[in-house]
Amino acid sequence: MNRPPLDPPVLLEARRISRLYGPGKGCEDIGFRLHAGEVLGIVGESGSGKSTLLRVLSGLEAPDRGRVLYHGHEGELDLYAIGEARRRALLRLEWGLVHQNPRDGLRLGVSAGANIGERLMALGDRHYGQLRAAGQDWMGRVELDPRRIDDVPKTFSGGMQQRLQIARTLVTRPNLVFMDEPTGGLDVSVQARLLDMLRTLVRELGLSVVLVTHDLAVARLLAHRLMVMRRGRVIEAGLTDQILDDPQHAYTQLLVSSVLTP
Ligand SMILES: Nc1ncnc2c1ncn2[C@@H]1O[C@H](COP(=O)(O)OP(=O)(O)OP(=O)(O)O)[C@@H](O)[C@H]1O
Repeated sequence: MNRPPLDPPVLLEARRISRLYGPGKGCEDIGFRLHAGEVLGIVGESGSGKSTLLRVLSGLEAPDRGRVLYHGHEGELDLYAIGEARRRALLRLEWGLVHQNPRDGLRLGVSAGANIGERLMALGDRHYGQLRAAGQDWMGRVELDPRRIDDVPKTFSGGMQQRLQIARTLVTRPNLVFMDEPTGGLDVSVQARLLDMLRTLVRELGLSVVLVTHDLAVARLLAHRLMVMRRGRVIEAGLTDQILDDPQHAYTQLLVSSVLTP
C-alpha cells in the first residue's frame, strides 16, 4: 500500500515502552509514532512480543516503563496516567479492537444485529429503527447476508463471525483500530476473501490501524509501515515495501524468505 498523502497528525505515540515477563520475553524499549490514516504492521515470529506490545498500546496492560500518548478528541492523553475508567471508555468510545478469535470480541448469545448495535448504543444511539438499519448496512458491507440479522453468531462459521466482529468494531467509526492477527485461525481461502474486504474497508474509511500479524502477506497487503520484532525488541522498521523487498537485518531476511514463518 502506498503511504497516505500529506503529513497527517500523530495519533498514537509510544515512548520507550517496556513490559517484560523475563529476559527477551515481552516487549522492550519500543518507540514509534502512528499518523492518522496510517496502518502500522507489527510482525515477527511467535513469542517475539507482538501481542504484549498490542496489549500495552491498547490500554489493556500497563508497561513497566515508558509512555503511550494518544492524541484524540480531548487532546493529548497519557494512557497510563489517566484512570482505568477513562482508559476503558476510550476503548469503548473512540477505539476499536479486533481480536484474533472472534469469540473474544462478540457476544455469541445475542443476535448479529444486537452485536453491531450495541457499540452504537454505548455512544448514545437509542433509536431502534436506526440501530437496525445500521446493523443491516454493516452486515452488507462485510459481505454477510443482512437477512441473518436476527441470527446469533453461534450459528455462523468462523469466517462469518470474524466479519461480524469487524462490523461491530467499525460501525462506530473508531478513531484508532487495533487488530491482532485478524485473519489468523481461518482457512486459506476464507482468509484471502477477508483480507480483501479488510483492505477495501481500511482504504474507504481511511482507518488508522495498529496491526499485529506473523503473516507477511497480510502485512504486505494492509500495512504502510512495518516494525519487525524479535525477542521483544524492534530490530528493523520502515516502509513495508522497503522492508519486505530489501530487508537489512539478517533475521528479517530469514523471515522474508519464509524460513521462520510458522
Ligand atoms: N502474561 C504473561 N505472563 C508471562 N509470560 C508472558 C505473558 N504474556 C506473554 N508472555 C511471554 O512473553 C513472550 C512474548 O509473548 P507474546 O504473546 O507477546 O508474543 P507474540 O509475538 O504475540 O506471539 P504469538 O504470535 O504466538 O501470539 C512469550 O515468551 C510469552 O510466553
